Amino acid sequence: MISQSQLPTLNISRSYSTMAKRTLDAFFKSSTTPAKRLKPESAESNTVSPTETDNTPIEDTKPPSHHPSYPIPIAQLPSHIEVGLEHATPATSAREINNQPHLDLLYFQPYIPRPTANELFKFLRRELPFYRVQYTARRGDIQTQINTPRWTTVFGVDETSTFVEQDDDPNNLFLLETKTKTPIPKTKYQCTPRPIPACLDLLRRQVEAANAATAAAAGTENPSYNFCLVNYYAGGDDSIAFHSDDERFLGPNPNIASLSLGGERDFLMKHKPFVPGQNVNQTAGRCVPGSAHVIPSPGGTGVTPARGKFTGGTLNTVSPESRPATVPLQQIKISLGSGDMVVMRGATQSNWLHSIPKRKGKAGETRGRINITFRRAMIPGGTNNYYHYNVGSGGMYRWDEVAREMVLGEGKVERES
Ligand SMILES: O=C(O)CCC(=O)C(=O)O
Ligand SMILES: [Fe+2]
Repeated sequence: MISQSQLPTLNISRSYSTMAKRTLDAFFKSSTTPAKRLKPESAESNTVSPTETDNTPIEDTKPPSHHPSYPIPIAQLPSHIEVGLEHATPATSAREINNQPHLDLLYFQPYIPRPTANELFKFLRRELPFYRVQYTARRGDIQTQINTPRWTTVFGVDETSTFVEQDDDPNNLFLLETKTKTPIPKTKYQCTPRPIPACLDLLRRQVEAANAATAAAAGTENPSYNFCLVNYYAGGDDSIAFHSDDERFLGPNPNIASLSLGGERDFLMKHKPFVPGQNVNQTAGRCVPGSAHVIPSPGGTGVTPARGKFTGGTLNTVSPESRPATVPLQQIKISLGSGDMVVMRGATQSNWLHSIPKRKGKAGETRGRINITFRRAMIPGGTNNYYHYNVGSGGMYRWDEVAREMVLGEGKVERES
């Protein structure tokens, strides 16, 4: 839902399309893998019903994704979620939101049908390893310890390296130099890159395809993502402060697809402010070291940096002449529900900041929310940055269905340096 008072010219309407390619019945009949009954789960709540009924989905028992870099094996998608993704996405066609300077969004409301999105939310919360990353940030002369105010995890590697399958075994993946197809030197990364597990890779391919249709229409290149970053916001205290994903390792005008699952949260966007001598109007997107990349949120999310250090530099391709004399600092608010997807394209990252603010009081008692962003990193620095800020060097946590919170996991604790 869009807050119309803040977005007077935004006119978003739903346009559903029926995309079923074959029926669920046909899918289950054609399944050759051993099957077991699943407990039925309510689509809208996080509770598991204790009873079984005859019309519960039949579940494939596909082997989990394994890799030496994973602290735990990562389950494959249950068939009922996979079918929902394969046959019902995009659930709606995308709306373009480009009615403000330098703003170029695609908005699927939703991209995944809500019941499937809710199942996917519960599956990913239960199956992925998560981290509560702490790191130190330097502000002037002062070193501060930052506690990332949300759970994070990351998979992928930049385009200079490629995971290559051996012996036709998807669990036998080796990391090779993309150009030479030779094994990467041990010193190439300060972290251990993790291949995108099958459950997220299906989503990645589908989101690429959904983008491709619009990219072709706009005459832009198809996005091809090599990173998948996951955030879990347990409640109203978990947040991400205003930032832009404009690191140079993503290249100019990065395409970032951002998918929401589970509880609804506000997604705020505001244009980067004018900073005399260094701002967007004069130097085409030059960030101000130490301030422009991380801007205190009026909503009180603090000044936690997003996905890593700002390293400075000219970041976008919008010519100064094309910018308006007065940049409107009007904020956009989109309430992202389960299954909704926003794709940020073109000059958006160079010129706009986005955040998920904290929620106070009653509004803070939200259902958990997962956010997945797909991105393309071009150089090893991107890989190091993403693992440093989203896996870090602390313990791994997993969702505990009984305690209904993240608990320190028993998997191998990754140490990255
Ligand atoms: O949770 C969201 O919707 C936004 C996440 C985000 O901006 C990020 O991970 O960079
Ligand atoms: Fe972001």
